[in-house]
Amino acid sequence: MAAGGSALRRSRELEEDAEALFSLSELKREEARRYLRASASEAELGGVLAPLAELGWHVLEDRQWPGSRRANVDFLLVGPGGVVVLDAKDWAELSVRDGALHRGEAREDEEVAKLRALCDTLGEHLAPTGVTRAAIRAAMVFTRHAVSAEVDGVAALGPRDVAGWLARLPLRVEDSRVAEVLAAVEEASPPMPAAPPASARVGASTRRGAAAAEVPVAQEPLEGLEDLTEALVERALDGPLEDWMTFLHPAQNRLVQVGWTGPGRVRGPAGTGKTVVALHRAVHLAERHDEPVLFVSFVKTLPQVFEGLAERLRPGIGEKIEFTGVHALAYRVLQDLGGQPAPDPRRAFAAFRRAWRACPQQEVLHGIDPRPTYWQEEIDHVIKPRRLADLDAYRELRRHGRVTPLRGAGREAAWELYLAYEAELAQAGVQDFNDLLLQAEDAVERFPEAFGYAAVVVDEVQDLNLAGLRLLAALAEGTPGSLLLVGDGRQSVYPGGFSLAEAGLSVAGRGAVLSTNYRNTRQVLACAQSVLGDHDVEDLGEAPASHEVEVLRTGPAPLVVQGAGREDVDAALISLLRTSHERDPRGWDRYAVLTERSADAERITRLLREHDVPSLQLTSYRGVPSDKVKVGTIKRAKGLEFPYVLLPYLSLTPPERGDGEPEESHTERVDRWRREMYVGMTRARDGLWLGYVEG
Ligand SMILES: Nc1ncnc2c1ncn2[C@@H]1O[C@H](COP(=O)(O)OP(=O)(O)OP(=O)(O)O)[C@@H](O)[C@H]1O
Repeated sequence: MAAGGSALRRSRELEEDAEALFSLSELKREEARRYLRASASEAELGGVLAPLAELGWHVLEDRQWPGSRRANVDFLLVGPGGVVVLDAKDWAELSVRDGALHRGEAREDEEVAKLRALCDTLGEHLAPTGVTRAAIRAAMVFTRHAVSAEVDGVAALGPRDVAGWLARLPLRVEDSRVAEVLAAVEEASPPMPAAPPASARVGASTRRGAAAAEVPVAQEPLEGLEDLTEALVERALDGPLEDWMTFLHPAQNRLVQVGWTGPGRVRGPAGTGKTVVALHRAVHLAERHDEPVLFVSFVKTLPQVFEGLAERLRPGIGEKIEFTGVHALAYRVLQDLGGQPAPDPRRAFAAFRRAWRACPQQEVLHGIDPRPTYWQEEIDHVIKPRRLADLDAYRELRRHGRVTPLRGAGREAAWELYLAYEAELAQAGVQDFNDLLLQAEDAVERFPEAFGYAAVVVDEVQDLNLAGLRLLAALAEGTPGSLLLVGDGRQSVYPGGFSLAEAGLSVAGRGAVLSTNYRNTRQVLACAQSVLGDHDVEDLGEAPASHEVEVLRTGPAPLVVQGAGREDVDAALISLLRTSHERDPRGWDRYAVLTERSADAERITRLLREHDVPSLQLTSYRGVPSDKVKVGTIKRAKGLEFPYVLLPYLSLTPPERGDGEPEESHTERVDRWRREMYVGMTRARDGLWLGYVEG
């Protein structure tokens, strides 16, 4: 090879190196420019944020990403709307299309996910202090754009929109607790090591961290806040702030974000915040998944009440959570697949009566328990929901929750009755509620792809029967960790029971028991517990959870009246309502009158009408405040609570043993009665009135 050729080659190599170096330095310079632009935009944003002190916000600038020393968070804000993570973005191009952020043609989903992950990490760090994930919000602020949108739970804002957005956030932290939250945030996310700490309550009297550099207080009025008054008025109309929306017990908070790989279970006595955990978790999951979350309870009217609460917890989330009762869900599942379900409990009951009358072995059953209702319960709660294949399967069955022993001939007779009932139903072309649940489960198993739920949260699980739980388990199948069961065996008020294993479920290692009662006063709870006694009940096949609770509140002792007849109790009830209302006219809606039987609830409604006391049936109650006394059965009041509960027409002793009723059936019935009383009494937050009828 010639020497000239090698020099030329060398010169080209040098030229290439120089070019490479040049482009490298250009890249470096561009990076530096970008960095400068970004920090300039952060500084600008800092200027925009500074006057927020007037709205009660504290601004922490340039903080460490919790748990990391290198990654930073541009701004953390703590104020009436909770904790807010702000990320400044200096993008030249920006558009919001198809529910996603775009920078030019590129979707920037990852940027959104990163910010949400940051909120999750912050949430985990704050969990032990009690601050809930729902109280943490995130926004990207695009310093070069005017935008106001929400993308996957993250706000996309222009600098001028920030203050209005913050002012519109629902109230999450009372003034008196802001300092506590701020301290927790400061600890979870300290200042970046290189930058001087810039933490302070801006321009406020209670300054924190005297040594910290403060974001300068701008004196000019807030820009872009023409609608601020409107925003503040909107917030004032939001309804009162409730503690549980922002602060949870660490034991509750852990459960909101916990990453279980299979079905999980939350238990605990009345008033320990189980539903609150279920709601927080449903909201948390709904924000993270495209598919909806299913929130199911047994009592028909609860879904609307819970939907209202979830909306208050996270405005707009109702669209992503389907709140429903289990039967309404089954109905919808079948309808979605073109079915025309038509369960008819009245005609199903008539079918049972025909089967009972014609049952050749009625005498055997009569000898065990003469009440037809006992045998109808056996079919509805024990036999039918289990899809037992034949008599042999029934013979081998452990009848959870049933105390009266049922041996060979008894089982045979009950099975015959069941077959006769099914034949009567078929002949009359009638379906009962179990048919509805069983058919819905079949439908979900045949067409699982038609029902994509991110998670299934079940409240008051102890009241479902096996068919109901199996349907819900089928809907959650295929998404590990998506089924959450919430309930309390001591509040089960329906006959029969089942074990989780029968539904093919195991919650081993994925359970929690809550033990702080936030609802009742010590006096109310003591009264409720005295009725329950040390009676214990197997809880979905598991040993009962501990009764031990810490009670936070105290109040007056329950008021007890005793009348010779119902009229006396009526008179005392009206007198109490009238005098209490005159003394404290805060509103009729503080009172609920709960009865064991619906006929008694009707009697109370008539009584209140006669005495001009406004009332509302619990069957129509949707959680919307109205100045009326609520009236309904204890079963209808499950899951609800009221400041003052009146329980009229109580008997001084438990229900008596019926004619021919075996002792075991009686025990089972009395235990159920005790649990129902416990449920009724524990609906009272502050006060309880008990109206006994002698004899
Ligand atoms: N961390 C909390 N801080 C303050 N209040 C709370 C908290 N958790 C729950 N509460 C309040 O306690 C009451 C009971 O909560 P919740 O209804 O969730 O209990 P529960 O265990 O589901 O009750 P039950 O089983 O009796 O229906 C509610 O008023 C709720 O707002």
